[in-house]
Amino acid sequence: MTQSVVILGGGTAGWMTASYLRAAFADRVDITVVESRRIGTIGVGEATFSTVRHFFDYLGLSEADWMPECNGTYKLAVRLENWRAPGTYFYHPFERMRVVDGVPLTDWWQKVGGTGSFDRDCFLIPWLCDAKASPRYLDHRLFEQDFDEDPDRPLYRTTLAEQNTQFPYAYHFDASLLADFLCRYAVGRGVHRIIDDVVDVRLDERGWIDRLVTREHGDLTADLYVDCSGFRSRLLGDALGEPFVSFQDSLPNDRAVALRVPVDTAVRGIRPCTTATAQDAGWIWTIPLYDRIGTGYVYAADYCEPEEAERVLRDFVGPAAADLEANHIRMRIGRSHRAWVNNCVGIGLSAGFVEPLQSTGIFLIQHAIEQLVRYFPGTDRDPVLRDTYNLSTARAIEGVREFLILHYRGAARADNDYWRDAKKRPVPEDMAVRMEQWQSKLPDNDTTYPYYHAFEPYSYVCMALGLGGIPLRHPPALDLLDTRAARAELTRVREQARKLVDTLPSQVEYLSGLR
Ligand SMILES: Cc1cc2nc3c(=O)[nH]c(=O)nc-3n(C[C@H](O)[C@H](O)[C@H](O)COP(=O)(O)OP(=O)(O)OC[C@H]3O[C@@H](n4cnc5c(N)ncnc54)[C@H](O)[C@@H]3O)c2cc1C
Ligand SMILES: N[C@H](Cc1c[nH]c2cc(Cl)ccc12)C(=O)O
Repeated sequence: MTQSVVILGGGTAGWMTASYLRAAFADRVDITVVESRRIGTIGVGEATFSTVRHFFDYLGLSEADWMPECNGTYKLAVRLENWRAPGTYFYHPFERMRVVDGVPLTDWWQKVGGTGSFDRDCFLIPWLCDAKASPRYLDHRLFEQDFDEDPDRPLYRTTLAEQNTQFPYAYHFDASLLADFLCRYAVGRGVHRIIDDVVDVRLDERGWIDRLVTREHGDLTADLYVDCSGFRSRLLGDALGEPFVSFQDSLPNDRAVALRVPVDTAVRGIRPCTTATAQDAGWIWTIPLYDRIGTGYVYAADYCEPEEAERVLRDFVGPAAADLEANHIRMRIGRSHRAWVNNCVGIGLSAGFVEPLQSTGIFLIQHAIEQLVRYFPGTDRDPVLRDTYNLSTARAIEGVREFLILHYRGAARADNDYWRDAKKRPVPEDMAVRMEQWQSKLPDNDTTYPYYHAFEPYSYVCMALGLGGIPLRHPPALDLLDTRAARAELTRVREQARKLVDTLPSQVEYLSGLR
């Protein structure tokens, strides 16, 4: 059996991998993390999926264990501003679609209309986000949801594949603080930590990694090497030469500039969502942490220079940006042809990355780690385990890629070359077929990317209705069906939402009580 693992990299990917493998295999696998003091981590990556709960539960960590130490806040949705037109916004919530007489409520909404805001008419979470409400009451009860089982039940050692209900929130956290927290968790459970630079990688005659040469700690050998070295891809891409499949043709945003903005939470409040505000050459993220805002402009270098991007971001933030140091980032958009080659598995930025719209980076890390445990190599190095791992992880990022392409192809904005060009970029052949299908009926299980990539049809429906750039018709069947039950459900949503807004505490009030 594989008895030893060396992980190169101490960023989010490295310490998520180390802590999860330790929780999975205990001391039956020896784990070492080697990380450079000289090479920094990417320093961003602060919003997640709701399913990250599976990760924390697997480690036996409750919110109270890690949120206060990582500046954590709740994320109920992504709020997309100015994608349809300046001054407009809509939400992509962690909330499954209600179904009436076998038809999703959003399809009914297309037929019977509503107030004009599909998200507030069909979902509860947009109301909570607008009100900056907490998803929990002060006695810690979760707000009422039509769950088919107790939403707060511990998930124990379940995985993404076992997501039965749609938990209504995810998290925002300080990426550096989380990596530090997980480092303490892992080292405290026997993971070895070496602070040093890997200065060379030696391969054997088969082209497998024989050892990592460090500057001050000699050579490191293991049965399996996990490359968490970030965009450098020091092992998988650099040493093993695995080809990189670029997504640049369909996702042109390849730069970012970020600021960490201190805020007075008591004055500003904490909107429980990530905001993505469309700009002339990309979009700006706003991630509200407990005592600061994480914000950054994700843009395409072909349409905007770094200096202009920084100016736009500073203007967007306002006077609070004065004297703050900007972090300029080059992003490598795409994926390694294979994430697992010989005795090396890439996880995190080293294996692939799509721009951070919809916060998919940490989900892809979590998925990769779960699959690594599922397909962990034995001494016989069965290539089927490796090949199945590679197929699953490639499909996950390809599905995320499609979902992100939809944001640009589907945005009604066409007020400059960047947004007009976005409509002309190539899309995967199967996706073109699906986009045609969506015009006749909103996305459903039969017309969305068919392999696991975390996003469900309701996410695609929110984009199709919210972005405004795809011509949409309701299916003719709805002209023949009785609409009364659907109209009653639309009224019920609004009544429930108003009651929640009136009774839930603010997120600031609830989180302050946890400290
Ligand atoms: C602008 C931007 C915004 C993002 N926003 C989000 C978000 O909101 N949500 C989300 O889920 N994801 C987001 N991501 C992705 C997220 O940041 C990454 O998935 C996550 O931080 C993982 O990074 P990493 O650990 O792979 O790499 P890094 O953080 O870059 O860590 C690399 C590590 O490798 C070490 N290293 C490298 N080379 C060597 C060497 N030779 N010797 C020793 N050590 C070495 C470094 O010291 C470092 O510890 C974002 C990414 C970007 C670029
Ligand atoms: N697996 C889903 C993915 C998902 C569902 N709704 C959203 C909303 C946002 Cl902002 C990101 C991801 C998802 C989950 O995590 O629940």
